[in-house]
Amino acid sequence: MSSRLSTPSDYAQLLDKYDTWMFDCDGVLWQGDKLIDGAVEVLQLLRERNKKILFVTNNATKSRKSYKTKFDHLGVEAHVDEIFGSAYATAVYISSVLKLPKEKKVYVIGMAGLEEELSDEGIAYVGGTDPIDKTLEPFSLENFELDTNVVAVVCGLDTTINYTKLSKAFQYLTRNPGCQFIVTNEDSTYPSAHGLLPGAGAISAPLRYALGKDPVSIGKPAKTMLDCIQAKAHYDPSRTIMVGDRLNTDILFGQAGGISTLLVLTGITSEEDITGPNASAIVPDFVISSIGDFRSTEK
Ligand SMILES: O=C(O)[C@H](O)[C@H](O)COP(=O)(O)O
Repeated sequence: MSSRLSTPSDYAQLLDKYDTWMFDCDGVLWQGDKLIDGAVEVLQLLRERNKKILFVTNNATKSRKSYKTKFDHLGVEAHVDEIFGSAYATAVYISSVLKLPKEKKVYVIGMAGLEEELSDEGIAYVGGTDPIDKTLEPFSLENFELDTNVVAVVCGLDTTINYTKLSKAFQYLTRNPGCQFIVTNEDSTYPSAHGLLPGAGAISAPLRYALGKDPVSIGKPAKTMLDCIQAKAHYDPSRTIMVGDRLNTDILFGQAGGISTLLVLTGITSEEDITGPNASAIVPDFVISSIGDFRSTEK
């Protein structure tokens, strides 16, 4: 059973209990480029109380550096080493777990942020934002030259997805022996400022269906993401809380990592999802309407 936070003393108790606060971004701090009311003040309140703040996002469209630009643009204090995106975690996974030989490459379905993180980890790639893949011309195998050095396909949220990208990824995954299928995350939807859009999971779904196999997924709720954070941020799980809006990523992620979980209702999950007749079996430790509610914390 979750504890519903609703009074200034509830908020004060939580602030006292946890030293490290991991924040999901989309649906918790903002919706698209629209800040959640009170988010800036509450983050400031946590910093004034010397809390460690980490931003943990499955959104692979931006690198850590480009997320820092977004934080700056929105007037939210954030430092690059506090930001952990699934693009970064995927690049670290490929460089430190797969350990690709220098001449090997990955084929990317994704955007500039994912390319930037791969480059920063020294990983060669083809595809991604390359204009040649952005064509709306029908894909033809007879004109396609397979790059035999491609040993993995990486798929993240790509708002310019098309049949050519899916077809090239499918060729690599079916014709290059041992080619790895990796997705940055599997979120079904993306909570934009004006409503839900298909998420990264919906971008890789056609490949899963065509291949008849599941990829390795790096982002929340996978432990890969948490291992990446622990290696850099060294937090104490017993005094850490994950604040998220999505039960099957953020809350499961916290539970898998042995950290406490706080669900907010400003993103994907609604009141109905946690109290209705078909309430989810995923039960967060705490629930609050919005992160902004912490503004009224008892002094
Ligand atoms: O489709 C996606 O990639 C996700 O909906 C989105 O980007 C999630 O971001 P987060 O809520 O983890 O910040």
